[in-house]
Amino acid sequence: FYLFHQQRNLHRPPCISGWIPWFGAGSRFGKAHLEFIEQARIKHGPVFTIFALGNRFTFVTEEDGFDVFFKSKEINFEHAVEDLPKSTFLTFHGLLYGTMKNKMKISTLYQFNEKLVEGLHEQLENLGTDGSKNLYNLVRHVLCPVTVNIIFGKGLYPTTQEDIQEFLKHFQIYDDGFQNGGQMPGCFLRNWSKSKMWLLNLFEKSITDLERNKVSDDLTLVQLITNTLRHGAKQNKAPNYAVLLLWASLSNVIPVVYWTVVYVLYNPSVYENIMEGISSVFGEAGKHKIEISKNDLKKLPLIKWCILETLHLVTPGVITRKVIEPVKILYFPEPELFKPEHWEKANLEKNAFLDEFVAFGGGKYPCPGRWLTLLEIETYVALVFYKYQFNLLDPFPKQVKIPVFRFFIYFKMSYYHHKCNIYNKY
Ligand code: HEM
Repeated sequence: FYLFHQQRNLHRPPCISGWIPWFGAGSRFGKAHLEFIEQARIKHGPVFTIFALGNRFTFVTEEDGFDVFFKSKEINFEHAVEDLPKSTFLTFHGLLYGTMKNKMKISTLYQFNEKLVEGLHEQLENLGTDGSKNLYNLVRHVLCPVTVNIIFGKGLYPTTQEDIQEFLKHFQIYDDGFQNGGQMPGCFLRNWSKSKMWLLNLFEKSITDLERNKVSDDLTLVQLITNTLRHGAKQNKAPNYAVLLLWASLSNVIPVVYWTVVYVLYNPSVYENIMEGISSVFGEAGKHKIEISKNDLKKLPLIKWCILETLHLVTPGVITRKVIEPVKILYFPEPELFKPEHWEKANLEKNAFLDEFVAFGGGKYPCPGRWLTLLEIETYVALVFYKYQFNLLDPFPKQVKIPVFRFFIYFKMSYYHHKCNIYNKY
């Protein structure tokens, strides 16, 4: 977690700064977040503040009581979001959050299911029947188009190889610089700003096209966002929200799917149990174009446990709150172990997670995409294991064992070269 605050306080934690005013520890922190945080923890203890880019970020790495983090009035989400002008954000956040929550709530997931399974089949077909593939690319090439199509509707994701590469390039740059990009002046991040503009233009054009060709009542999220903002005469902000939504969905889903597949494959007994479940629900091996329903997934709880366990281990997201008054925070038990059985205790039938689980945030504004994303990842895992066998060529990918702030950029660096043989089972 990190909390940020601008006020000075007599009981404040140790503060790491730099000699350049405003910039503070910005450049050292920006170059290697994780190492910097770990060094600071060794030197200053579990709670410390980093002053960077005009803000004071307080890292809380071992304290108890994170419930307070989500529920207390002393901490605020809306004030912590900086990418849009504060007045715009504060005016529209509640409305937009309600729109997204409603569109992706549990009882409406069926509307995504057919497109999801169809899209996954289509993309997996493109992989061919066998070969050596880089696991990260395998996940990315299948899930980018599927996620964009189900969230934004068909027509946005490019279709030619050249355009797809361009989309992926700009998204990668935007994603890599996201944390700094929101805070730093544009001149420090020329490439990042260029890629952000590219994505904004893509959405501007797509919103105009969608307006022109509105054919059904089943509005996509972007159409709903545009409508919500239009009532407040802020239509021009729709592309900005759409780019944030693109980031919120893709930047989390891809690393989580990657790590789920890795954890399962490197735990042979877990993999075997999953495969037994898959054969009992869908039959042996993968030659059919199977349908996957919510009920089928219910019969495969181990897949969901593995996803949630992966999420707790390698959560790529960042939970941001502004501290208004002092608070205490808490931590997950056995945080370093991959133990799907942790989830036996959770009442997942009733859609309740474990109390200590924070990967989707909490309090008033937990992730509105959490149910859709779980459906997507469960379906992906069931389908990919049904269709393919994996023969891993590399040892378990390296991870930094730092129990704080598992920053997503790190994982990308480590798994680019991680290869696996995949071959179709039939
Ligand atoms: C594994 C996948 C995902 C993870 C780990 C994740 C995690 C998170 C977290 C931690 C937050 C912050 C919550 C808080 O501050 O309390 C968040 C917010 C958000 N997420 Fe997700 N998310 C995922 C997938 C998605 C998807 C697929 C979508 C969209 C379809 C989405 C849309 C959003 C949005 C719009 C917000 C901001 C909510 C607000 O305005 O308050 N997320 N997510």
